Amino acid sequence: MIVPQHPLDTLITRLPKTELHLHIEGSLEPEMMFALAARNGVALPYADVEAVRAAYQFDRLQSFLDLYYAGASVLITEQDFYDLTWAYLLRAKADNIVHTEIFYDPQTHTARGIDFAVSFNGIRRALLDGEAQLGISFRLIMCFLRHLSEEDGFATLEQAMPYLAQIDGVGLDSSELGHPPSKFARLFARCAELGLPAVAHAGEEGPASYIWEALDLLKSRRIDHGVRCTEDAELVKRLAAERIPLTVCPLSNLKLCVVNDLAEHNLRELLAAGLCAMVNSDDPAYFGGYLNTNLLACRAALDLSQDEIVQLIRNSFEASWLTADQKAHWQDQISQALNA
Ligand SMILES: Nc1ncnc2[nH]cnc12
Ligand SMILES: [Zn+2]
Repeated sequence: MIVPQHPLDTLITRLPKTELHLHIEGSLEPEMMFALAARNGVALPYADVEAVRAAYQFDRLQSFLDLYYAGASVLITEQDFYDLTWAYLLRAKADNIVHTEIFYDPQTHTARGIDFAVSFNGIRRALLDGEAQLGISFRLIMCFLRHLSEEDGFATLEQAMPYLAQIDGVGLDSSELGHPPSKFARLFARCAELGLPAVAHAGEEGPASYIWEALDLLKSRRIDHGVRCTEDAELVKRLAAERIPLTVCPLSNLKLCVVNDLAEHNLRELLAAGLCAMVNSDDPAYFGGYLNTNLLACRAALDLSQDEIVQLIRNSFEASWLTADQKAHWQDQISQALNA
C-alpha cells in the first residue's frame, strides 16, 4: 500500500474511476486463500500467509500463472466465489471505483469439477449486491484460457449458453507465448454471432503481431495490456486512429518482468502517441496493489502530470462498456471534481 504523498496523489484517490482489466481470481488475497482452504478442507503447500506472499516472486507470466491456478483450487462453493468478489468490491469502493468490468476464467473451475453455474452464480450475485449496496456498476467478461484448445473453448461456450444474457463479453487470457489469437478465430467468430463483444490479452509478453491478430481475427474491441505495440509504428498509428483502448497494468508488468523498472514503463509514451490507454490492476492480490496503488506508483515512477493522470482516468470511462449517457455523466463528474 502506497501512502499518498504528492498533491496529485490526493487527486488520484479522489476522482471517480473505472477498472477494465481485473481477473477476479487474481484478487484472492492470501488471508482469504487460507480461510477458504480451512472452510473447504483443502491442503495448501504453504505454512502461513507470509509464506504465500514470499512465494510471489515471478520471472515471467507462466511462473505467476502456475501459482494463480493453484491458488484458485480453494474456490469450491458458490459462497466462495461470492466472498471473493465481494472482497474485491469493497477494495474497489475504497479506491473510489464506480464501475468495474471484471474477467473470470470458468475453465479454471470446470476443469476441477466445479460446475459452470457455481462460479458464475457466486460472482454475479456479488456483483449485483455491489451495484445495489455500494453503487458500483459492472460488466462481466468470460475469458477463455488460451493454453487450452479451441475445442475446450467451444465446450465452455456451450456450458455458458443458459447464461449468455448475463455475460457481457468474452476475453482471452492465460499463457500468451505460443498461443496466438489465431488459434481461437473460429470460437470468437461464433461468439460474435451470438452477440458477445470480444476483448483479448495481446502484446503483454507476446509480439505486436498478436495485437494485429486480436484486432483482425478476433475483432477485439480492446487490447488487454498491449504494451508491446510500441515495437510496431504502423500498429500504434492504427490503435490511435481507431481509438482502440489498451488496458495497461503497470504493477503487473513490473512483477512479471515485462519491464525491469516502473520508471521504464511506456505508459507515458502510449498517451503521447494519442492512444486510449488507462491503468488497471490485473491480479492485485499477486502484484502488490489495487487500482489506486497502481496509479500512485505510476505517478511517482513516471512523474505523471495532472493532465496525464486525468487523461488516463477519462480514457478508462471512454473505453468502458457503459452507455453513452453514463459515460457523459462520469466525464462531467470528473470535470466537477477538478473544479472543486
Ligand atoms: N496478466 C495476465 N496475463 C494473462 N493471463 C492472465 N490471467 C490472469 N492474469 C493474467
Ligand atoms: Zn490480465
